[in-house]
Amino acid sequence: MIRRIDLRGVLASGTPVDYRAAVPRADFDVEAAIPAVHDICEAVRTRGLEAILELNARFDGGTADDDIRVPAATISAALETLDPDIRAGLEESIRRLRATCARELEHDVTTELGPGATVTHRKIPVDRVGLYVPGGLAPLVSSVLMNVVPAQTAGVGSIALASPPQRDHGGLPHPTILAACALLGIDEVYAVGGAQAIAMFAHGTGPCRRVDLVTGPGNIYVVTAKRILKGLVGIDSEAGPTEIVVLADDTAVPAHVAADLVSQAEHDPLAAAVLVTPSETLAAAVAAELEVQVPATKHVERIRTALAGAQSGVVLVDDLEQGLDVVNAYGAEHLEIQTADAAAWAARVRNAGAIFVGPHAPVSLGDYCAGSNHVLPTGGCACHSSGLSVRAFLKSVHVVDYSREALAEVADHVVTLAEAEDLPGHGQAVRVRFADVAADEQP
Ligand SMILES: NC(=O)c1ccc[n+]([C@@H]2O[C@H](COP(=O)([O-])OP(=O)(O)OC[C@H]3O[C@@H](n4cnc5c(N)ncnc54)[C@H](O)[C@@H]3O)[C@@H](O)[C@H]2O)c1
Ligand SMILES: N[C@H](CO)Cc1c[nH]c[nH+]1
Repeated sequence: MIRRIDLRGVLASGTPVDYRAAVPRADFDVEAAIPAVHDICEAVRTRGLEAILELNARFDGGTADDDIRVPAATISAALETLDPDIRAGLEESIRRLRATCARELEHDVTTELGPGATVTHRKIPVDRVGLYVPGGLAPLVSSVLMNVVPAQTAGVGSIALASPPQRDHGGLPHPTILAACALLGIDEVYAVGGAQAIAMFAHGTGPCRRVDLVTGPGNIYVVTAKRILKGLVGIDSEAGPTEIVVLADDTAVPAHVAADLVSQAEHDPLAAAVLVTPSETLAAAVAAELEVQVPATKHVERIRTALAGAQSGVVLVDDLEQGLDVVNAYGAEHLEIQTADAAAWAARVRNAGAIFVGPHAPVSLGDYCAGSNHVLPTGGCACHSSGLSVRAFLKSVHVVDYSREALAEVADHVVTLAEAEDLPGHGQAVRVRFADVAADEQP
C-alpha cells in the first residue's frame, strides 16, 4: 500500500544527496495545473458572473440562480439549526484561536536613531480580504475559523468568504460552514468554489468587490489560481493538498503513527503521508497497521490512492540526524516528531508549516482545536512561507520622521553614497534643504 524509500547508507558514498528529490511530491503538481486554471481565471476576468455560474454548474452544485451571494437570513438561519455539540466544538476552537491570535498581534515599533530622528514600523490591517473555505470533498468548517479569527484580530475592515455550492444544499455552501460564519459575524458569503472563487476575489466579479488579499486552503486548482493571480491580489501561502511527515523512532506507537498518516491522507487523493524513521521494526509495524486501519476507514479509496501515490512513503534513514536532514529538506506542511526527547529534535527543525511534538499532539488536534492555525504552506513552500496568522493580515510600513538637525547629522553620508551610485540628484535633494547655510557650514 505504501512504498519504501531506503536512504540508509547513501551518506557513506560521500556524494551529496538531494533529499528533496528523494521524497517526491504528488504527480499532479501546480505547474501541470496551470493551463487549465489559467483558462478558468481568464474566463472569470473576461466574462465575469456568467463564467462563474457556468463553472459552478460544471464543477459543483451551482444552480442557474445568478445570486451567488448567500442571503444574510440564510446565514443566520444556519446557526439556529446547528447541532449544539458542533456549536460547542466551534466555540472552543474559536476561544483557543482568539487567545493565540491576541498574543501574536504585533504592534508599532519606533526606533530613535538620534535626537529628532525616528523610524516607526507601523502595522496596518489589509482593507479587504477574501477568505476561501474548501468544500469539494469535505465541508471544512474549521477553515472558516482559521481564516476569520486572525483576520478579525488584525482589524481587517471588510471580510468576504467563498465556499463551493453544494448540490445537496440547494446550491449553497454547506450549512455548517454558513453557521460558523454566523457565529463569527461574517455576512458576506459567496457560493463559489475552486479557482473561480479566487479569480472572483482578485478581479471583483458580479456582486463581489475586488479584495486586496486572498487567504485560505484548497485543492490543486485553488492553489494554482493563487499562484497565477499573485501580484494582482496578495496571497497568504500556497496552502494546497495536505501533507504529513512523521519523524519517529522505536518509542513511537505504530497504531498512532498509522492513524495520523491516515488522518491526513483522508483529505485528498493528492495528499502526502510520509514516515521517516531509522527503525526497521517501526517501519514494518506501521505498514502492517495501515493494512488493518485503511480498510476500516470511511474514505477508503481516497486514502488508498493518497498512500499509494508517489508523494507518500516510508523513508528509512541511518539515524535521526539523517532523518532531520530529510524532513528539513522536504519542508512538510505538518511535521510530527514522535521520538525520545521529541522537544529537542523539534527545536532543530528549520522547515515545516507546523510542528507537532511528542505522543499527544496529533495533527488532527491542530486541525481543529489546538489554538494553532491549520492553513499551512505545502509543496515545500514551508522553506519560505508561513502558516496563516494575524501577521498575514497586516501590512507594515516604515514611517520616517527626521528634524532638520537630524537630517543635517547624516546629510554628508547621503550625499557621498548618492555620488557613489552616480545619482547626484539624490544628494542634491538633501543639499537644497541647507542652501541658506553658509557654504563652509553646509553639511
Ligand atoms: N494546506 C492547508 O492548509 C490545507 C488545509 C485544509 C485543507 N487543505 C486541502 O484543501 C483541499 C480541499 O479540496 P477539495 O477538493 O475538497 O475542496 P476545494 O474547495 O479546495 O476544491 C473544490 C473545487 O475544485 C474545483 N475543481 C474540482 N475539479 C476540478 C477540475 N477538474 N478542474 C477545475 N476545477 C476543479 C471546483 O471548482 C470545486 O469548487 C484538499 O486538497 C486538502 O488537503 C489544505
Ligand atoms: N488537515 C488540514 C490541513 O491540511 C486541515 C483540516 C481541516 N479539517 C480537517 N483538517
